[in-house]
Amino acid sequence: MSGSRSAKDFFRPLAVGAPTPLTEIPARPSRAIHFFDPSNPKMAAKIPDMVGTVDVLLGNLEDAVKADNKVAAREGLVEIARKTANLGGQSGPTQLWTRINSLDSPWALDDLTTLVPAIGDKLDVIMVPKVQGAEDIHYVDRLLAQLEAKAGLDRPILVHAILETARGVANVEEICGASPRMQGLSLGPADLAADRRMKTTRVGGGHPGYLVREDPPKENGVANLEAARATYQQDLWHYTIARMVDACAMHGIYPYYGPFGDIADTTACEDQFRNAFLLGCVGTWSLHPKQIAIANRVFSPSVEDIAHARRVVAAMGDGTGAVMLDGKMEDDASLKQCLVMVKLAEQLAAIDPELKKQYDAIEVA
Ligand SMILES: CC(C)(COP(=O)(O)OP(=O)(O)OC[C@H]1O[C@@H](n2cnc3c(N)ncnc32)[C@H](O)[C@@H]1OP(=O)(O)O)[C@@H](O)C(=O)NCCC(=O)NCCSC(=O)C[C@H](O)C(=O)O
Ligand SMILES: [Mg+2]
Repeated sequence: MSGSRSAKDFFRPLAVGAPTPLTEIPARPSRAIHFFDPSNPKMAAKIPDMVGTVDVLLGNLEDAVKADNKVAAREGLVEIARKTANLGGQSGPTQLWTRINSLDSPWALDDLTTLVPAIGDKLDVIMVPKVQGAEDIHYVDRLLAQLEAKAGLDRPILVHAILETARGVANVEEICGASPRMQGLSLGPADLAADRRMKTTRVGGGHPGYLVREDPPKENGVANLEAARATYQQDLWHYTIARMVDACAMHGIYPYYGPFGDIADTTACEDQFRNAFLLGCVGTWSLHPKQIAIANRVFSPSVEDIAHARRVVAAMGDGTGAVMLDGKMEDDASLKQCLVMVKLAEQLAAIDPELKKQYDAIEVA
C-alpha cells in the first residue's frame, strides 16, 4: 500500500467523479499479451481476425515503434479500438491493452490524454514501461483518475508496470502496492540487461556462457582437469522472475514473463515460457503470431495436471489430514497447490471452448 496514503484513503478515487478503485483485481485469463504496432498496416489488418484467438491484444506505442510513427501508432490504436468488434471492455473474449511511451519521453502525456477520452471505455490495462518506483505509478494513477472523470468512465483502467531497470527491481514491492489500479508486472529483459550492464545482447532467454560445469572426475583420488565435463546452462532471469512473482502474490496482482526475441527458436521460447509458468507467472508476451499458440499451450495447465489435481481434491475430502495417492503423501498444503490448478482450469475453460472440452472429458478415478 502507498506510503503516503492512509488505509482509508487508499481505495478512494483520486479525482472527483473518477470511478471507484477496485479492491480486487479480476483474474481474467491473459496467457498471451500479443504486441502489435498500430502504425504498421499489415499488422493492423490482422487484428480483427485475432480477436477471440488470443487473450490480450496490446497496441504498442513504445520501443519497436519508430519515432516518426509515434503519432500514427496512437491514432491507429484509437481507430482499431473503435472499429474492432468484441475487443476490450469487460465482456469481450479478448482484452485490449496498450503500452504507452516511457514517462520521460515526449509522447507519454499525449498517449494518455488522447487514449483515455477516445477509447477509455475499451482499454482494459495500460502498460507503463521503465517504471522506477512508486512515484511513477502515483503520477499515472492521478492523471488517469482526472482523465477518467472528464471522460465519464464508469470503471477504472488498470495499470501494469514493466520491470526493466535495476531501480525498478529494487523497488518492486512498493511498485506493486502503489495503487489499487496495479494489475501486474512484466519482465523487460532487454532494457533490464542494458540498465544492469549485463553482457547479454539477447531479448530474453538464456545464454550459453551462463552455466555451471560438473566436477572433474577423480583418478586415484586426483581430479582430472583435462577430462570432458558436462555443463548445464542456467536461467539468467530466475532471480528477477522469482522476485516479481513474490511481490505480485503479496499484493494480489499478476506476474508475467516478457518478450522472447528469438522468434525462430520456438523450442527455447517454450522452455522460457514454461519456466515462468512453473514459477508462478500467469502469462507472457507474444511478439509474433506464432508465439500465441506457444503461450496458450504453456500457460494452460495440462490435462494430466488437472486430472491429478482433481484426484487430490476428491481424495482430501474436508481438506484436512493426510492421504497416500500413488505412493505419495498429500495433505492440506498439496491440496492448496492442486486448487491453484483447478481454479485456473475453470477460468480458462470459461473462455476457451477447446480447453473446456479437454478438461470436461477428464474422469476422476
Ligand atoms: C519481429 C517482427 C519484426 C517480425 O516481423 P516480420 O519479419 O514481418 O515477420 P513475418 O514475415 O514472419 O510475419 C508474417 C506475417 O505476420 C505479420 N506479423 C508479424 N508480427 C506480427 C504481430 N506482432 N502482430 C500481427 N501481425 C504480425 C507480418 O506483418 C506478416 O504479415 P503478411 O506479410 O501480411 O503475411 C514482428 O513480428 C514485430 O515487429 N513484432 C513485434 C515486435 C515488438 O512489439 N517489440 C516490442 C516488444 S519487446 C520489447 O519492447 C523489449 C522489452 O521492452 C524489454 O526491454 O525487454
Ligand atoms: Mg523495454
